Amino acid sequence: MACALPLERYKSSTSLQVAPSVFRQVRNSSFVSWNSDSNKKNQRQFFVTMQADNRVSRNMHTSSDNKIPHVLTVAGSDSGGGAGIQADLKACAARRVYCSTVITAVTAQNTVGVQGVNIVPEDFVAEQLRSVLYDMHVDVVKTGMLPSLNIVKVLCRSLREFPVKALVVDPVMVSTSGDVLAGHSVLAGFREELLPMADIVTPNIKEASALLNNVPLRSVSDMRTAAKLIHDLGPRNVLVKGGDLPDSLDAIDVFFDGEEFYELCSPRVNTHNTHGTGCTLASSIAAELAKGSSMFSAVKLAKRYVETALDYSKDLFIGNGAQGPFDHFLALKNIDQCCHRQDSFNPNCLLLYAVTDSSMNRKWGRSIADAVKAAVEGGATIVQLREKDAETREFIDAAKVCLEICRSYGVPLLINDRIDVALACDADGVHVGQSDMPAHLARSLLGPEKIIGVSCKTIEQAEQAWVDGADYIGCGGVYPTSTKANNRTIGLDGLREVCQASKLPAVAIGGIGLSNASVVMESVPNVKGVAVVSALFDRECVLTETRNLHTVLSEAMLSRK
Ligand SMILES: Cc1ncc(COP(=O)(O)OP(=O)(O)O)c(N)n1
Ligand SMILES: Cc1nc(C(=O)O)sc1CCOP(=O)(O)O
Ligand SMILES: [Mg+2]
Repeated sequence: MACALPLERYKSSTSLQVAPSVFRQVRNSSFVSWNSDSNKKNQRQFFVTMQADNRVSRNMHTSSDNKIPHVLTVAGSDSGGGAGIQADLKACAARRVYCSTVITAVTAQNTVGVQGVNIVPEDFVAEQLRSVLYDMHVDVVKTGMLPSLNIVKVLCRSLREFPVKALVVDPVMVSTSGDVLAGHSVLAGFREELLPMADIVTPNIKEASALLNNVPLRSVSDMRTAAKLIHDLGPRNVLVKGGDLPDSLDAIDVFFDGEEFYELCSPRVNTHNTHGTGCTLASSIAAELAKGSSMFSAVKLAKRYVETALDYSKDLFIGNGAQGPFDHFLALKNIDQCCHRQDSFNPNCLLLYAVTDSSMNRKWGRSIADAVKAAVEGGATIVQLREKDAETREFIDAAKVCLEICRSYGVPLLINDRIDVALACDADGVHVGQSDMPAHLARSLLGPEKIIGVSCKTIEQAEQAWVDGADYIGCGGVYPTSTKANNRTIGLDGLREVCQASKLPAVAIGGIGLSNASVVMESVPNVKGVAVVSALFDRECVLTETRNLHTVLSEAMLSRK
């Protein structure tokens, strides 16, 4: 007897009512009998009995209350992680759908080529299919490497038994490195059984040619003819991918839905990191279909995603072979900088917090970058770009330059107010006030690693900043200031009150400069530093002013110890 329900599901779900003893017994003997076809009837019988006796039904925990879009990929494993199952999992995660996996072959593979292939016995492919399809609600099945005719047949049988919303067939035959992944014997299975069930098939030039008895494909016109001929084999839609077409500046794919041809044209990305492109495209199409897109929209969205990932990853260097993998999550490229940046926020960097001001820079005829460079050279330990009247594009460009300067000094750079600008230039974080974007939203947009500061004048605001996931608070105005209009002054007493209650480190702000910085540091023992605008930037020499203030603050810190 067999049961596809894991014990954890029993434990966590109130809707499943199988007694633990029954369950354990079932689990212990499960899967053993699944390999043989003669036992299949018994399993089905058991499953039905279990439903009747225990009110466990497949639908109860699948279609109605499980709305998470789900793609099942039936493909081979790539040890190099660039293609196959690994690419499918990453693509689905990046496109935000759940992905289960049935592995048809295990390949020893890297960026140089395929060193070995171990085909999973078809019975065990069947068993994996059953395990997933019995238990889970799968929206879309996507196929990749199907290395034997029998595996194709096993898959088609399962798909007849468990119909899904859509079937995406990537007719993988040859790897990017030119190694054969599925022999000619599977072609008959594709033509006769799998393609007639497919909602879309996505061959590249070589695969399209193989499906059509090696007819040569040399032009977009040939691709259209091929798309039509493959469509005649039964799939509802065909996407012939023209990436390998010689002598073409653009990458042109031909989509045929049985009535109309569409040429999907995009600039060719100049990159060697293309390993896994086909698997990723097919999985992304499957993901979009699972989310409810129409076929043509799914293809266009998937293509755009792959192009973006290829473009983003063109400078990645993974492996020594000719075809490298790419980054599905668009997150690896700046990994060096991320690693060099301190992993978590270090409150000591609040000591001399330099906050820029566009009108002061204009008055003194300096660029933002010149102002920032002088401040970090003079000893600023953190910088905030507070460019209230900058145009967005100008702000992003300036922020990128400042970021390079700050990174070369190991100083974090934050952006005032503008979460979009911080995201666009990959700044180290943001500073937001009480009428800016709430810190919890900024946190969800920026992720766990970025620094978030919040302006607070009261104990309640400081508590909320902590709840919202901020890293520090800016507390003021300590003294009257003409830099920020209508700013309420809370004085040293207000600063002390908020800082003492705050669970987050605090920096003091408002009217602070050389003459009063040490008083602030001495009067409020747990303040971490001072944030300063005019005392640095409304002066002739930013470098000198910053140096002098740094000396005063360092001495104040020494006298604390
Ligand atoms: C360190 C630091 N503290 C407070 C502020 C003020 O932020 P906010 O209240 O949002 O006012 P604006 O600076 O946006 O005018 C700050 N910028 N930095
Ligand atoms: C930007 C800002 N925020 C304040 C607050 O109280 O939250 S005071 C302030 C202006 C600080 O400029 P200066 O150093 O020139 O006084
Ligand atoms: Mg603000």
